[in-house]
Amino acid sequence: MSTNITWHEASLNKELRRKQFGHHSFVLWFTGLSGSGKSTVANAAAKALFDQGLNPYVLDGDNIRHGLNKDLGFSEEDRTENIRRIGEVSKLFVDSGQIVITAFISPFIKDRELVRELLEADEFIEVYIKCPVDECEKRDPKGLYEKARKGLIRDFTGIDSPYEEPVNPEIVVETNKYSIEESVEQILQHLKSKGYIKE
Ligand SMILES: Nc1ncnc2c1ncn2[C@@H]1O[C@H](COP(=O)(O)OS(=O)(=O)O)[C@@H](OP(=O)(O)O)[C@H]1O
Ligand SMILES: Nc1ncnc2c1ncn2[C@@H]1O[C@H](COP(=O)(O)OP(=O)(O)O)[C@@H](O)[C@H]1O
Repeated sequence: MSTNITWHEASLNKELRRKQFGHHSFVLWFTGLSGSGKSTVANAAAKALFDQGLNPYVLDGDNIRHGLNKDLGFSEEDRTENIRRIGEVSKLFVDSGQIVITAFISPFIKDRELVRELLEADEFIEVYIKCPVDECEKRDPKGLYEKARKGLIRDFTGIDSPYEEPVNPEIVVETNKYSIEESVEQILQHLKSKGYIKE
């Protein structure tokens, strides 16, 4: 634990940055099973926002686990620490006036709620990337479900590790019913209806 530390208030704050950039800063927090489409929809949504002149950044579980969080595995404690760190990183992005899209399974309600509490009410947008586990398993883009079924991977979400569905997410994207383009459009419409980005 750090002691003898004092918070230094920045005069160049997020309100000034938001005014200059002309949009709100917030986190689109994607949660869902492996293979549900988090990375696919996150990257497509980021591209759509970029094409409108914005500068969104995607934080993706697989990628972050190559660097910042490479010391973490998939035990409940490690997943909790993974999400706590990403929550803090997301808060820095929001403070810097940016839009961040996170694509982590984030299987536990309490961990996602902890991130929600870190941020202001209008800064955390929970996006449930919803897809039945049997469809995710059919897609199996990385062959991980097959490995989990064979017992080659332990504690795999949806197989032998739990996934707790969001109770009241801001957005539910059903990737087994709608195309990638329709899912992105649904997210953009939500952001516009809230006035977070321009029409
Ligand atoms: N045991 C186990 N369970 C779930 N996922 C596993 C596991 N082992 C490796 N992988 C790969 O790691 C990606 C999930 O990492 P996350 O950081 O998003 O997970 S978590 O939020 O901490 O639960 C996940 O990526 P996605 O498929 O994009 O979700 C997998 O590629
Ligand atoms: N409507 C859809 N939305 C998102 N992904 C879809 C959809 N239909 C099929 N897919 C496919 O499902 C897979 C999802 O993989 P990925 O985006 O890596 O998921 P996750 O990041 O949740 O593990 C990709 O191969 C993608 O092309």
